[in-house]
Amino acid sequence: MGSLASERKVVGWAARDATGHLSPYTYTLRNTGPEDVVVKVLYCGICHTDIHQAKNHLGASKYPMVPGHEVVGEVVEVGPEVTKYGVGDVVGVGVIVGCCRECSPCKANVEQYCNKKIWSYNDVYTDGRPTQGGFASTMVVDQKFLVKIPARLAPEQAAPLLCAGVTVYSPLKAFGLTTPGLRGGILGLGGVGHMGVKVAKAMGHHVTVISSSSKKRAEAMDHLGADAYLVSSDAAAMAAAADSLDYIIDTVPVHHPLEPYLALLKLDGKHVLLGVIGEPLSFVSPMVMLGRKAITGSFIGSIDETAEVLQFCVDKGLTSQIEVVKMGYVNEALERLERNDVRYRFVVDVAGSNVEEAAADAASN
Ligand SMILES: NC(=O)C1=CN([C@@H]2O[C@H](COP(=O)(O)OP(=O)(O)OC[C@H]3O[C@@H](n4cnc5c(N)ncnc54)[C@H](OP(=O)(O)O)[C@@H]3O)[C@@H](O)[C@H]2O)C=CC1
Ligand SMILES: O=C/C=C/c1ccc(O)c(O)c1
Ligand SMILES: [Zn+2]
Ligand SMILES: [Zn+2]
Repeated sequence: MGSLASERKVVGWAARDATGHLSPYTYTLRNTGPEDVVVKVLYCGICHTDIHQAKNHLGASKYPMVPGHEVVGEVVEVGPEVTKYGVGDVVGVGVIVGCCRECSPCKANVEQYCNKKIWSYNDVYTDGRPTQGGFASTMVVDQKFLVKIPARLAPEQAAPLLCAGVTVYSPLKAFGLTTPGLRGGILGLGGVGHMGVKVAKAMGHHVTVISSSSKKRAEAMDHLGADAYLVSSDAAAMAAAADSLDYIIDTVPVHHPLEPYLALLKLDGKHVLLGVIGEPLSFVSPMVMLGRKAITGSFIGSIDETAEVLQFCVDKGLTSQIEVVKMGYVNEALERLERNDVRYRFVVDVAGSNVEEAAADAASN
């Protein structure tokens, strides 16, 4: 255990405005407290939420903003009251880094639903400083919001599990959808969706990918292990699949009609919205009444569920399918993600990108 330096300057890659373009940014980390852990970032996945936030899709973005919430790092220093982690441990940080600890969701260990949760970036910490995410050399995180990365998971492979992985695992558990033999649909085969296929298959489900094109068909069936593949614009195939699914995990990040998908659900089927869409979605009420169908949503997963999904992946031999890139490629990666050109998650090799040097170079040019 060491005493923590009170203030330290670090370099991250920040968006400055709603273009969402990231560039090196030097800032001061928040003061560290007794239960804080200083984490040297190794890898950070790029989630579509990073685009929503960097480009102000929800209208609440604050700049400069260092995105990144699928963070795997190494503990380099711990506060005097840190009991769970030691220097050298490999840990994960996800979407939230604070909560009130007193409300009903906090007491039930589903702190992601705390109304006073603190987001890992684009938020304000208890000391009044902006929170900044994982596209940075270092983060300071309260031990409660860290998870240990199992030794059997490669750190770059683990990164997408901290958001994409737990985001599909949590609703399957919460809505009682873990029974083998269930028939599930994964709508949108991206970062979250591909983990949906893998996790649902590992639970013993029959999995149908529902995609906007046929481009990912061969890979979904041959590599991800999907059992069926539907192209949403193929009216005949969609009609043939009516009333066949127990649930749909909907990961589409843009406005889309719900009715074609509600039609695929069986009696009591559940449509779980995961995509972040800032415009109203609509459907006519008989689409849910005639079949007692439910439209619901889910937000990431708890710290406990994050630890659980990491162990689930170890036990089932699951890995994420990733493309590892350097920080200097991050803007191209964001553009490619937005135009649906990645199979299936970019992960930035932050420690291998010399972000401190890049900032010094940028300053001297
Ligand atoms: N609820 C939560 O807690 C979480 C929510 N999210 C949200 O979930 C959504 C998906 O995230 P993520 O998986 O990272 O995103 P990706 O971009 O990786 O995947 C989205 C998929 O949706 C499909 N799609 C359909 N229309 C479009 C379009 N116009 N542009 C892009 N993709 C389209 C594509 O699949 P196909 O080619 O098969 O059609 C695409 O691969 C985002 O809105 C994100 O913010 C993310 C994590 C947690
Ligand atoms: O990627 C994780 C975050 C998801 C998210 C869900 C809902 C919402 O309003 C957000 O701003 C982000
Ligand atoms: Zn995310
Ligand atoms: Zn709370």
